[in-house]
Parts: sequence; structure tokens; C-alpha cells
Amino acid sequence: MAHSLNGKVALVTGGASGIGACTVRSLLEEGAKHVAVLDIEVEAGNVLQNELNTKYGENKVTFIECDVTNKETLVGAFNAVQEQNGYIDVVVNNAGILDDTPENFERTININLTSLIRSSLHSWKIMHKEKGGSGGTIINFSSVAGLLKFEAIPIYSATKTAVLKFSTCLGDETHYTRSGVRVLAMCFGVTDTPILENNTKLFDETAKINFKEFKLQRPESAGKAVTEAYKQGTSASVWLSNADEPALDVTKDHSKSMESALKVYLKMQQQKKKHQQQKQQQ
Ligand SMILES: NC(=O)C1=CN([C@@H]2O[C@H](COP(=O)(O)OP(=O)(O)OC[C@H]3O[C@@H](n4cnc5c(N)ncnc54)[C@H](O)[C@@H]3O)[C@@H](O)[C@H]2O)C=CC1
Ligand SMILES: CCCCCC(=O)/C=C/C=C\C=C\C=C\[C@@H](O)[C@@H](O)CCCC(=O)O
Repeated sequence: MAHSLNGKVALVTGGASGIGACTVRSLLEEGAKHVAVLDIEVEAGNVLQNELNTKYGENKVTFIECDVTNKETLVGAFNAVQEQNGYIDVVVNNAGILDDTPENFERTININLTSLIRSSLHSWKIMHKEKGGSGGTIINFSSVAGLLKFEAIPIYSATKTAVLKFSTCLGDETHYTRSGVRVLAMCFGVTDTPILENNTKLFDETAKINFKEFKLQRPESAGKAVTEAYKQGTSASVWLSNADEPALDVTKDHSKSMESALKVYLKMQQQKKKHQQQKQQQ
């Protein structure tokens, strides 16, 4: 069943620039009633709010200064959006940084993973059908770095793999049938945004990624992919948005990694049995 964004209230973390800002634009193009943009970049947030309110009409977009790592500020922003709009139908957890310098690893985990989980759990509480909500959609931003191995960015990659696992578990059918909360995961390929202006935030001086080897996609393509995934995606689905091509549902390919996990599980069962037999023979 295709889902519609018409009349929906959305909240986008880190929505003042890059893929987040393009997602805000795409949500409005698809008929969202209101989009709240949470970000630490006050100037960019206000510029975006003013530009989009001029284009789409008064009060379509609200910028809220919010550092997602600050629990009180994050929950306060959610409360403000609910009070102003009555409900939140869609939460896009986009805020993220790429900083794999070892001295900053906790901040990277805090923004990319801990805050995303906190925001998802808060959304869950608001939207859950058995907790007084009427369902909704959480869209979590992972990366191709969550699917593949890029040794120059081990910390970033760990956060993005964890985002995938968290999203596919939270969105699983067992939860979805009760909660009515769809959870989708987006994996973007290299996209031309301000996230990395140079290579200095990679793991160490030997770590290199030649981003120019990849077809850099436009952030507009990534933003469009988010709303396409919203319209088509089943809960726990995983979406690839790469090289300006249309969003691709890669849930089946992603779950092949679960088949490998199953092989590991079966191997471990064999080893356990062998260990028990050896103990009995002693
Ligand atoms: N650009 C790329 O090639 C790819 C990006 N992604 C993911 O897409 C998301 C967006 O990235 P981009 O648009 O590329 O980066 P960006 O740097 O253009 O945008 C990130 C936004 O998050 C905001 N932000 C950072 N820390 C924050 C905090 N503590 N609280 C609130 N807002 C905060 C920034 O101010 C910025 O507006 C990230 O999660 C990133 O990991 C995933 C794959 C590829
Ligand atoms: C190959 C790694 C995939 C990881 C994708 C991801 O999640 C994050 C990508 C982050 C950064 C993308 C940067 C794009 C930058 C371009 O603007 C490029 O022109 C910058 C070139 C930087 C350089 O000095 O080589």
C-alpha cells in the first residue's frame, strides 16, 4: 500500500543543510502540512525556514535550535511541535557527523547513534497505537558505510551499522502490528554536502577515501529518495540512494547478511554440541 505525505506533520533533525534540508523540501513537495527543522546551525535554519515559508505559505516550516545530544532540548523540541500541530506523523533522524578522529569518537557515537535511538524511542512513545498514538513513520539515516567496509572510517561505520540493526529490529513486523509505527532505514552513497570538506576527519593520516572516485550524488536526489521510501516502504525496510538513481529497496540484499549470521549460529551450535559430547566422555 502506498503511503501519502499529504497533510502530515514531520520533524527532521539536522534539517538545516545537506540531505536533511533536501528532505524538508521533498516533504513539502509531497504535501506535508508542516515540517519542523531541528538543528544547531541557527543561521542556516532561519534562512531555510524563511525561504520555504515564502514559497509554501506561512507556518509551513518552523526552525527550532536544538542540539540532538541534549536530552531536554530534544524532548522540548518534540513537545513544541506537538503543541503547535497536535501530532507528529513522521520523524526523520538525519543529524549526523563524520568525524573519525579517535579523540572525538564519543561525540560521533552520541550524535549518530545515541541521539538517533533517543529520538526514535521518544517518537515511538508518541506514535505507538497502544500508548495513545495513532501510528506514524520513523526514518533513520544510515549509509553505504553501514552495509560495506570502509576502513578509513571505522567509528562512523560502526554507528551506521548499528542504526541499520536498530531500525530493522524496531520496525520488525512483531512490533509493527502492535505499534503502527513504521521504521525505515536509508543508506546513502557519497552525496555532495558539507559533511566533509576535506579528509582531515578520517581515522588517521594513512586513512584515505577518494570521494571523487564515486559518482557524487546530488543531495536533492537523496531528499527525493527519502520521500519515495516513505511512500513505498514496508516497516523494517532498508533503502539505497546512490549515484542519483531512484531509491532502491535493498531489504532482501541486506537480510542476506542475516543468512551469514545463521551460518555462524549453526556452526556455534555444532561447536556447543561437540563441547558437550567431549565433556560427557571425560
Ligand atoms: N553526505 C553523504 O555522503 C552521506 C551522508 N549520510 C548521512 O546523512 C545525514 C546528513 O548528512 P549530510 O547532509 O551529508 O551532512 P551535513 O553536514 O550537510 O548535514 C548534517 C546536519 O546535521 C546537523 N547537526 C550536526 N550535529 C548536530 C547536533 N548535535 N544536533 C542537531 N543537528 C546537528 C548539522 O548542523 C547539519 O545541518 C548524516 O546522518 C550522514 O551520516 C549518509 C551517507 C552518505
Ligand atoms: C566511501 C565512503 C562512503 C561513506 C558515505 C557516507 O556515509 C558519508 C560520506 C561523507 C562525505 C561525503 C563527502 C562528499 C564530499 C564531496 O563534496 C567532495 O567533493 C569532497 C572531496 C574531499 C576531498 O578532499 O577529497
